[in-house]
Amino acid sequence: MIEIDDLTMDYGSLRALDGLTLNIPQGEFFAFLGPNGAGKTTAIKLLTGLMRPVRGSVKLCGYDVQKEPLKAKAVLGYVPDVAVFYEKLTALEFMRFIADIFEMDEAQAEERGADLFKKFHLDHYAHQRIENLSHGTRQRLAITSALLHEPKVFVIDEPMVGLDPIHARVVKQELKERSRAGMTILMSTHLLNIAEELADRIGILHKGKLIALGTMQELQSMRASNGKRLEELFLEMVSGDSD
Ligand SMILES: Nc1ncnc2c1ncn2[C@@H]1O[C@H](COP(=O)(O)OP(=O)(O)OP(=O)(O)O)[C@@H](O)[C@H]1O
Repeated sequence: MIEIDDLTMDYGSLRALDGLTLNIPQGEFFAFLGPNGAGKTTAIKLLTGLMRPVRGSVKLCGYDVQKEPLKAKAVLGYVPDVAVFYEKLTALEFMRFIADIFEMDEAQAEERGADLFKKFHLDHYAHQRIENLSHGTRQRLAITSALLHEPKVFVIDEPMVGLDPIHARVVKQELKERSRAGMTILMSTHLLNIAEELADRIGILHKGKLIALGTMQELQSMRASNGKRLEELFLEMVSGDSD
C-alpha cells in the first residue's frame, strides 16, 4: 500500500533522509519513531508529495506520488505536524470545502462529516471560526477533515501533540478501528509509548537512516551493533547521549 524505495533528501549539505526503503502493507499501523531532527517529517513530506526527493520514489496504492500525483493524493489522508486552515471559515464550512476538493457527493459528505464531528466532539465548534479554536480542537478538525473522504492511506505527523488525554484516546481508538478495517496508517512520533500502544510495526529513524524495523517485541529483543538493547539505545538517542 505504501512502497518507499531508496528515498533520499538533502537540505543543502545536510542529508536529512538517506536511502529509506520500506513497504507498508494494507491495514498496517506503522510508526516512524525517532528523536527530534531524525528525518520523520522530511520522510512524510516526501511521501505525501509535498517535496521532491533527490533520489528514490514512493507509491501509494500503486500510484507514484511524483508521476501520478492526483491519483496518489486521492487515496491519501494527510495530517501535517502544523495544520493549515482557512482561518476565517467555520469548522463546518472547512469540512464542506474539503468535501468539494475531493468532489464528494454532498449528502454523503454531510453524513460522514456529522458522524466525524460527533465522534471527535466537534459539534459544539461547528459554527465557530477556525481562528478562534484551541490547538487541540484544531488538531481534531485537521484529523476529521483528512478522514472525510475515507482515504485508503492515512499519514499523520505527531498525532497526539496538543491533545488532552480524553481526546488522545478518541483519536487512538478511531485510528485503531480504521486500521483494523483496512486503512493503512503511517504516523510519526518521538514518543516510545505511543508507538508501542498503537503500531503493528515500528521503524526507528536516526539521523536520516532507518536503523531498526520490526514489532515492538522484536525491537525490544534486538541488539544494536554495540550490543545494547534497542529500547535502551532509543532512550539514549532521545536524551542525546548516542553521538
Ligand atoms: N527546510 C529545511 N531546511 C534545512 N534543513 C531542514 C529543513 N527541514 C528540516 N531540516 C533539517 O533536516 C533534519 C531532519 O528534520 P525533520 O524535520 O525531518 O526531523 P523530525 O524527525 O521530523 O524532527 P522533529 O521530531 O523535531 O519534528 C533536521 O536536522 C532539520 O534541522
